[in-house]
Amino acid sequence: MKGVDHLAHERNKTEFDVDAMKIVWAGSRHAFELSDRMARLVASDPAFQKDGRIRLGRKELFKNTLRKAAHAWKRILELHLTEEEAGWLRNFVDEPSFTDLHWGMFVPAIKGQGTDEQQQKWLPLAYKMQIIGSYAQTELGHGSNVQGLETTATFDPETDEFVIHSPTLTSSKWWPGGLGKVSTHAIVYARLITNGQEHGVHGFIVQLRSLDDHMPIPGITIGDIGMKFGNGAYNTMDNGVLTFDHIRIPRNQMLMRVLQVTREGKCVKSNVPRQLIYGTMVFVRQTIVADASTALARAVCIATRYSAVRRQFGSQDGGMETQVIDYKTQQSRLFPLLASAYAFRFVGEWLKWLYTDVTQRLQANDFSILPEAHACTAGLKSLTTTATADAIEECRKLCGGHGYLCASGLPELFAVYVPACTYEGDNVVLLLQVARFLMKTVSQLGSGKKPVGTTAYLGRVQDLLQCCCDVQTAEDWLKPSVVLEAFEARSARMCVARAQNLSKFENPEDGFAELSADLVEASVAHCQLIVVSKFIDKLQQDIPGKGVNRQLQNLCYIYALNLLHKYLGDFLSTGCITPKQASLANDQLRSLYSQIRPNAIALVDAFNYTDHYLGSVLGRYDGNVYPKLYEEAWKDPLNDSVVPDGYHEYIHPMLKQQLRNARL
Ligand SMILES: CCCCCCCC/C=C\CCCC(=O)SCCNC(=O)CCNC(=O)[C@H](O)C(C)(C)COP(=O)(O)OP(=O)(O)OC[C@H]1O[C@@H](n2cnc3c(N)ncnc32)[C@H](O)[C@@H]1OP(=O)(O)O
Ligand SMILES: Cc1cc2nc3c(=O)[nH]c(=O)nc-3n(C[C@H](O)[C@H](O)[C@H](O)COP(=O)(O)OP(=O)(O)OC[C@H]3O[C@@H](n4cnc5c(N)ncnc54)[C@H](O)[C@@H]3O)c2cc1C
Repeated sequence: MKGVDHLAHERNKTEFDVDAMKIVWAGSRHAFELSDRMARLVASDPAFQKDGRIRLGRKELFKNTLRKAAHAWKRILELHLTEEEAGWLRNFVDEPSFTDLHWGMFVPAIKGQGTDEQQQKWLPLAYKMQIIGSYAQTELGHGSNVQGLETTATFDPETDEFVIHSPTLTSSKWWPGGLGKVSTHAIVYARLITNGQEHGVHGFIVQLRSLDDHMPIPGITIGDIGMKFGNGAYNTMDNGVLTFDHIRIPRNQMLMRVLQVTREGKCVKSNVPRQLIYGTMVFVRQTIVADASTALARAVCIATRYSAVRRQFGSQDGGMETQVIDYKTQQSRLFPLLASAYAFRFVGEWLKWLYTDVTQRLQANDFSILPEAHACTAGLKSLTTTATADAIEECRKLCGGHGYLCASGLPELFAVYVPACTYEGDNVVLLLQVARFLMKTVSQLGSGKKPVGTTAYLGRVQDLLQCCCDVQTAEDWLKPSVVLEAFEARSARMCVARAQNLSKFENPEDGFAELSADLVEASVAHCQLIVVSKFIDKLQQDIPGKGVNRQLQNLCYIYALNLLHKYLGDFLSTGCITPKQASLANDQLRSLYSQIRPNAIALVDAFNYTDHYLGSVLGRYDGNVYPKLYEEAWKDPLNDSVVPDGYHEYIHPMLKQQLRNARL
């Protein structure tokens, strides 16, 4: 039975159609209905409950994750769920596990880098989970520098096999998820050596454990790398260590879409570019951008609902105190995060479209768009994960002291989320890749090569270097063309300035290293422009539902104008806008916060998160925070007994000692 809705007065203020917004957030009616059904399925199944997870020791925690993964698989089979439904179900189970790497990286690596025969052999086994795979690229000594990996795969023409070997301690595979205790197979990245010659790093399918008794294959040493940051959190995952002592695999277990090794050990290049070996990373980076909006929306939902429940100060004549969400400082910290959640949602949607487009072009042997796809996935992965990790911490602070309690859900969300800034490419390393792409684009402008896609604006660089923002009133900041031009001009001017500085160096690589911190700033400006422009594109679509477009417009301008405020130094120093125009942007921002305020609760309701998925007493849908927080405290194991364990050993003697001393 539903109880009292403590947030009903907030919901009554809503000025738009929340159900229509739910569909916009989900991406389509189909996606909404499917995700809603899967969320409810998981929430109503006691086997998926999450209470007390953070209090479990590592072994219990891990076993519990195995149990949930097995139960999820059982339900997927029983209910004949499609691949899409199964993906949603796993998502709502909300616990990192080996299945993420199996479905998220092992399967895509075979699909992207395997030949047709390899796909025919390995994919059915993987789809039926008759084998469980992981993605073993990173080593103890090298992660970012993939070309620096040390594991070797030496072709033996006598037996038609590769010999996989870990020649040094630093060549031990280190970090791969699912590897430590579960995976039976892995895509292992190793330096290919044939006829005494090196041919760079390639992927190999290697069996790690027996399919009968799960023991490691002789010559393989394998285990978990140990506890990670936070309670619960990413400790449900068995990130692993793995070494090979001359392990032999058949030749046809090298993923050969990019390069084939013949029976004689000859290397034959296909027409596919070498960078496709990195293709799985491009795929996963794209999914990480979509996941960023999900995690950010979760934190924002908790902080927004709680900010409407929480009251401090301001009561007059014994009346109600002020809801903390009504403080302008709270709004200026919270609403840009709400806007970012929507912004990242839409840029994630666009990136998915771009990825699908690239995949189709690659199949038709059109590789022209690969550099753009790499730059966009790398840059947006970096931008959105950094912003989301920072935002979760900000949401914790927005919830005051109670945000620090595990019952708020925020500490675990933070701990589970922050590694996204590192895995799938360290965020700074990825921005440096974007910078290379931008500098290359700028350097080619002189030769008449017209930039396309997200760098098309650089083709108008002369205009952008001269343009003057024509904002005269705060309302002028609500014109898409004005906002877009300000962001384009800032990014173009930063890119050109960096390119000019680079040209002063005799050796471009020395210049790149010396100026790398400045270059990263240009990459951030470029990526922020992409997010702003994709949000503006979204507004041009025909979006049904009363008041929905209006709310999205407000969020879009909050996202853009808050960035303008935060990075004012860039905008002013590149001369895109004047201090007076910046001040008008700030006036507009305050006005937008006031317009969002009555809709804030409905805008987070539109995420359609169940209380199970949110896992937060502060973010409960009904806003019934205090009784539930009080109830939750008593569940702590310390409260199992009134007098704690250890009292007789440590507290009692101390008290007696003090009593004796006092008497002396
Ligand atoms: C639906 C399910 C979802 C599941 C999600 C599961 C999530 C589970 C959670 C965690 C999993 C985490 C898994 C991992 O972390 S796996 C390991 C990831 N590792 C990395 O990301 C390493 C980062 N390093 C690199 O990517 C590269 O080494 C590098 C930084 C790009 C440098 O490489 P290299 O030295 O070879 O390259 P250059 O700089 O010399 O560049 C050469 C040219 O190649 C282009 N390039 C580089 N990368 C790519 C790419 N990915 N795609 C296309 N092109 C690429 C580069 O731009 C250069 O081009 P140019 O034209 O300038 O020559
Ligand atoms: C939770 C988690 C799960 C993971 N799962 C997997 C997995 O399933 N499979 C897998 O193969 N790997 C996995 N990894 C490994 C992950 O991909 C790497 O840790 C990541 O790519 C970063 O590489 P690194 O650890 O070598 O960092 P480093 O490169 O050593 O970074 C250390 C510091 O050096 C800086 N730095 C490095 N190079 C440069 C440069 N050229 N210029 C400027 N600064 C630089 C970085 O910015 C960073 O500040 C996982 C990691 C984590 C944390």
